Amino acid sequence: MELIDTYGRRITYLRLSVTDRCNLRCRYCMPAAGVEKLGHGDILSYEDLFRIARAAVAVGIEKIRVTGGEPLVRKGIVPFLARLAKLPGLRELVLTTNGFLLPEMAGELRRAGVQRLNVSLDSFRPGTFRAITRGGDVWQVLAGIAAAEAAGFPPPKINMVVMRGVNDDEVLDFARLTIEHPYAVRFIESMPATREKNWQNLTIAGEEILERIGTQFSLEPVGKGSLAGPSRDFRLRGAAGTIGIITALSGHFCADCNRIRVTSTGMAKSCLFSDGGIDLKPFLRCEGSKPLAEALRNLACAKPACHGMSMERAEHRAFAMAAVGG
Ligand SMILES: Nc1nc2c(ncn2[C@@H]2O[C@H](COP(=O)(O)OP(=O)(O)OP(=O)(O)O)[C@@H](O)[C@H]2O)c(=O)[nH]1
Ligand SMILES: C[S@@+](CC[C@H](N)C(=O)[O-])C[C@H]1O[C@@H](n2cnc3c(N)ncnc32)[C@H](O)[C@@H]1O
Ligand code: SF4
Ligand code: SF4
Repeated sequence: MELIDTYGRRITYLRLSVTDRCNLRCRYCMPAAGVEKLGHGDILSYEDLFRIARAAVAVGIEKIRVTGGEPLVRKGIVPFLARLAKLPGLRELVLTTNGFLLPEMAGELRRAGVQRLNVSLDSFRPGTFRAITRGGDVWQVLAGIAAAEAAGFPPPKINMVVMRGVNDDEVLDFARLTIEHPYAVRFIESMPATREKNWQNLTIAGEEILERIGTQFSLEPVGKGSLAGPSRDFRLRGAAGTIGIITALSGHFCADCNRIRVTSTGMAKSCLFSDGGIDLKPFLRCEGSKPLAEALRNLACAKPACHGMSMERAEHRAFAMAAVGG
């Protein structure tokens, strides 16, 4: 079955957040004190999350990205992923993680059927990494990437949120990494998720990042698959891997948007920046899967054309990145 919205976009991709908790506190994502604790009754059970995934696949979703908070901190995540991996009709099961628990979990994630990992890594410098994540150890993430490769995962996508004056002097080092390693390094425009003062001064437009890399290397555009996310990808000439920019604020990839989101509390969102959404809990209490599938179809069809954010307008709507799952 195909899921086409009112703007003719084919919706194939579900971002499913399984928790809003995290073992890090990245300054661009969460307040220092972490997120407010939700009660156990607020977080959907794995059974309910599975029912949502199954209904989504039944209406046309082909790719599920499990995210969070940090998805690997939720107990029981591996058997849940193994169950998702066996969903008939699902073509891709992938996961976004901060990499912290990969040294111990990479093997079981691979065996569960996760096909690919996106790993967040904002700095190679231990001090800068610690400051951005409020306490994280960069060596643990690097060990996690190595463990993922040893477990047989394809080379990871590496997400770097670029912040002026914080880690932007490492952009060329991250780009250079792709010469030898077949990684897909993606430079992400920092979005105003927390109420950080002067967030505009931190955000660097994707085009500026490309220009900086372009002064040192020649870049060739790389095409992308039908189930791909919003990254615009390039290859440094002769490099093993690729670089990409995710221009969440300055760019306009909304015209090609193929995704919907469901939070760990069961709020379905048609856009990352949607204020509201549909609460799926009442549909989960209905008998049979039809009402749930219908709710997801209606949500996808009513996707907005694009978001109302831009650097120029400097509009600042704080939104809970960790709850929505990025
Ligand atoms: N504005 C916007 N940002 C997005 C969207 N999807 C992902 N992002 C951002 O892109 C960054 C990387 O997200 P990932 O979880 O690695 O997923 P992805 O890049 O969509 O994934 P794939 O292309 O499927 O590998 C995060 O900062 C997300 O918040 C989107 O639909 N809109
Ligand atoms: C919310 S995290 C969840 C998954 C996992 N904990 C991780 O960090 O990869 C998903 C992605 O959103 C990105 N992200 C979070 N807050 C952001 C922000 N304010 N601007 C841009 N990207 C952000 C993270 O860097 C990460 O790549
Ligand atoms: S970006 Fe990921 S690792 Fe960092 S605080 Fe948010 S959820 Fe946690
Ligand atoms: S901002 Fe909204 S419409 Fe645009 S790409 Fe992201 S989720 Fe899709």
